Amino acid sequence: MDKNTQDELKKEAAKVAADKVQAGSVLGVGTGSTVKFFIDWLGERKEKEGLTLKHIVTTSSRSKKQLESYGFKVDELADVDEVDLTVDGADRVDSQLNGIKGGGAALTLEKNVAVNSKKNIWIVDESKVVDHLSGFKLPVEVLPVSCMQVKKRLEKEGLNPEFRMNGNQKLTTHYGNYILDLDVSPIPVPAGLADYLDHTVGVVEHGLFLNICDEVIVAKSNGTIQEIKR
Ligand SMILES: O=C(CO)[C@H](O)[C@H](O)COP(=O)(O)O
Repeated sequence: MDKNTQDELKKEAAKVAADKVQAGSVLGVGTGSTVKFFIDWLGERKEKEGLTLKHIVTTSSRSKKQLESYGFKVDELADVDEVDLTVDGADRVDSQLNGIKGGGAALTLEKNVAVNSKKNIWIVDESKVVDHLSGFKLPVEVLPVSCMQVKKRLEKEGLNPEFRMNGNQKLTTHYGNYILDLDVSPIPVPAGLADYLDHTVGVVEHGLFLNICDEVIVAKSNGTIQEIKR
C-alpha cells in the first residue's frame, strides 16, 4: 500500500473515532501519524460546533503541541481521576484485539493512559490487522543503568534485541530510557512473553498491550470502515 493511500485510510479511521468523542468528557489522546489526523478532526469539531472537553491528557509532546494549536488545554494524567475514552493508534492488532504499540517510543505513557481509561479505541489502516501478533518488532523500554545486562538476558531467550538508534546514539525516550526492539515474529504466546517482561528487572514497560483495547476502527482499502468490538 502506498503512503498516500495509507494516509487516506488513517484519516478515515480517525474521523470515525473523532465523531465518537463526547463533549464534556475526559479524553486521552495517543501518539503517531493516525492520531495526528484524529487531532485535526477534533480541531474541526471545536471550530464548527464549539466542542469542549472536561480534560484532555495526551501521550506525547507532539500531540500536546498539536492539541494546543487548536486551543485545547492539555492536562497531565496525574491531574485527572480517570479518563473516559482514549483514542490511539497501534502498530499491530490481532483478532483478539491485543496489540503491539511503541513504534513511536511512547509506550510507557501510552500504557499508563490506556489502563486508566474506561474505554480504549484504536484507529488503524488495514495493514496493521493480523491474525497473530507479527511483522513488527516488539519495543521494550529499559533503564540505561542495566540495559546491557537486560539485552544479554533477552538474547539468551532468543528474542533478538537491538537498541533503537537515533543516528549514532541510542534513542532516548521521554523518560530518559532506551528502547530494545525484539525481533520475534510471530509472537508465539503473547501473554507468556508479557509476563516474562513484566518480571524482568530493568524493563520499564513493553509494547504488548493485551486485553486493553475495547474497539478497533479499521479503514480498509475498499473504502469501508470496520468497527471491531471486544
Ligand atoms: O504506539 C505508537 C507510538 O508509540 C503509535 O500509536 C503507533 O506506532 C502507530 O503509529 P502510526 O499511527 O504513526 O502508524
